[in-house]
Amino acid sequence: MAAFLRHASTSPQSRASLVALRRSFATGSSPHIAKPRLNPFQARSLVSSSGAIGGFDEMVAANSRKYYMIGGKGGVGKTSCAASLAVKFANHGHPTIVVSTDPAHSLSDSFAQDLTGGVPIPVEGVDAPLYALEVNPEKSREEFRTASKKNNGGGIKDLMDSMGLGAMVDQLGDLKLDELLDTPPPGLDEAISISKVMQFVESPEYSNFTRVVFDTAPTGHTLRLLSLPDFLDASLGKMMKLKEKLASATAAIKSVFGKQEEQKDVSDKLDQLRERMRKVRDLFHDPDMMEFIIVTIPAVMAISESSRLCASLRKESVPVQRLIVNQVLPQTVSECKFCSVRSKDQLRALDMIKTDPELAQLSVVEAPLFDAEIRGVPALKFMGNMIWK
Ligand SMILES: Nc1ncnc2c1ncn2[C@@H]1O[C@H](COP(=O)(O)OP(=O)(O)OP(=O)(O)O)[C@@H](O)[C@H]1O
Repeated sequence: MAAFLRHASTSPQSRASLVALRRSFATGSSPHIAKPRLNPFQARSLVSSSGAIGGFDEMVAANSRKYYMIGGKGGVGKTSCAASLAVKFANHGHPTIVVSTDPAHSLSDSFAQDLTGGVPIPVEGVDAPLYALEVNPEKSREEFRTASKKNNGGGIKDLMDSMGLGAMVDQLGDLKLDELLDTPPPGLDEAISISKVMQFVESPEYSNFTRVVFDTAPTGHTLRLLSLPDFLDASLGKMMKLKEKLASATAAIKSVFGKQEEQKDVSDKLDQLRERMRKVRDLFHDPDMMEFIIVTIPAVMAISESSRLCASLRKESVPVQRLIVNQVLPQTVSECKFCSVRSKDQLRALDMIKTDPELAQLSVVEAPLFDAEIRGVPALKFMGNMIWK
């Protein structure tokens, strides 16, 4: 907390905020840093146009497992929002795991705790169990690749070549096996990361988690991630067919080459990966289990990108209904010209949301720009109480 408070500025308004913050951390109550702007969106966040979008009460209500993906443009506050939501879930009794699939992880920084290492690590200072995991895509990919390369490091294609089945590879050249396994297209890392997460989530050791929060990578990566399960399912499907063709050929020549065990290992891994991809794909489309929450800031570029993200999510049938507008300047009377110009700029950007064909349909919640960096559980708890209502 001391580190958190040390970063605050020393203006009279900030000093008042610090007093409020200190009191809040001491008592666990919700202080006011500055009066948040009264806006038409906050009302809408409680009663949606359809009447169907609830607030945090609804998010916390069900005991069955729910997944939340937090995404948006780089630097808008995705990690802070994801971490604050996870803290709030845990403090409402939900065993929760928060997972970063962003290759440039900042979950450790957000929790002010070392969460590297690719395994879930308990977060201290919350009521119910809260674990955080920074997925290591390179490590996950390596595991899969190793299994696919047991034939003297040659990969599936070389395995087939070594069996004298190179001609079959030529027939199936469009599979681009080497490309898929050795130089993965952008986003494959994330898809494998998600499959890794599913592995954690499926294992009995972690079966008690009732809330899973994903801190996703910036928009482009996330969109690839969302479309990849379909792509991989199809690609792996082709590979499985290839495997079946191979099975009979392998049986005939196994006495010569004795490779069956290794090929079976590869096949099993492909089977598992395909099964996980299907689960991820189903999960992405299930409104009872999953919600994608877009985070943006009140700036034209960020809002334009959020609108495109929202359109893509809808196109992919991913459930999306909430928009967090983070870092909104408090509307206070100030002699600071810079602040009032920025504030007017933000208001214009906020107006864009009302008329944007995609974003206007969402339930919008504004989160203020705090005068201190959000780091550590107490700060995240404070932020969560401001956003998740
Ligand atoms: N409402 C806020 N008020 C003040 N600081 C904030 C707020 N939201 C986020 N920050 C700060 O902004 C910085 C970036 O936040 P964060 O890491 O959550 O963004 P991100 O979208 O996850 O970034 P990246 O795309 O780089 O992963 C952090 O220093 C965080 O503490």
